[in-house]
Amino acid sequence: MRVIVVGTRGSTLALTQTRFVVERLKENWPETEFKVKTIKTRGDEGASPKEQNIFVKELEEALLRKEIDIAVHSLKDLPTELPKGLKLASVPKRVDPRDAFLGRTAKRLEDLPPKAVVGTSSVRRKAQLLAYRPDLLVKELRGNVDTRLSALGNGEFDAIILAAAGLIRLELRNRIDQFLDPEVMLPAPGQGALALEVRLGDDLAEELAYSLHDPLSFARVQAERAFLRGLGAGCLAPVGALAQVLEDGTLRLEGVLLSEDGKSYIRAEIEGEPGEAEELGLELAQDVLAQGGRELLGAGPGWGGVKT
Ligand SMILES: NCc1[nH]cc(CCC(=O)O)c1CC(=O)O
Repeated sequence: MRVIVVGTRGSTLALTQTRFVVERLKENWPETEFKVKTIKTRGDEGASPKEQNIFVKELEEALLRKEIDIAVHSLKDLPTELPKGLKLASVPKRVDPRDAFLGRTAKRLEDLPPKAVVGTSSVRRKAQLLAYRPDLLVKELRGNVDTRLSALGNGEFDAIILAAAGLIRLELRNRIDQFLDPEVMLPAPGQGALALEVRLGDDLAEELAYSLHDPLSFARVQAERAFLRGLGAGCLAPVGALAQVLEDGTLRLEGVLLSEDGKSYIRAEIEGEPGEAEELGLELAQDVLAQGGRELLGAGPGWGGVKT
């Protein structure tokens, strides 16, 4: 019997997500033996999150070298194009995609005084914050979730913004003061979702991973990622996107492209069937590009990379 090795980064969040995935896999496949293998990535060693791919590349290399059979990623860290020989096997059920506000004294974004210092390292969060509250000061905040929480405790920041999903998975939901309304802060494409990646042709690993697949979560992130890809921007760019399934089953995709200072932005939405998620994302991207997005992208520093 083949032992299936599930690869993960070593951060507390990555390990927690992976343990959760492996528990579900064991439930579905009680006869199969699963092992977790931790892979060090440059992202964990403090490389700038502005570099493309830092959280993902080492895991993909380990897959290709057959050191691991299933890689567990945060979907938003995964570039929109996968390397040759690898395949996205499944997207499990997504948790809350929104961004979370954590304040030192103010408990809501609206309650921060002018010139309050907000920590984030994401240009997407920075641009949307400044679009909504141009009076705030945005300061670089790096590191994993634990590091960011202690930076808030140190008094260096009046507030920080993090993905709600990470805090929820770490059972730190009680630290969240406010879930930011997507009207104000559209999440990163894929935020709150996981991705299970396998080698092309490893049918066993693919079948095991696919048992965790959630088609509606997949349709949503497919639309969001197609929007990003259609912009030709990569996730280093100030781009937000959120797809939701309405009560009648319609997929609604909202997307925004901003300038880094938040002074200009183009926001648009589109509705259609979950089955045409990819087309909807690409169409919305064309719409945003035609409405001035091309000029916005041209003015930026070449948003090639990938991140949040
Ligand atoms: N950029 C790193 C990263 N990748 C995934 C998450 C959170 C969990 C998720 O979105 O699934 C985070 C931390 C954050 O942005 O606050």
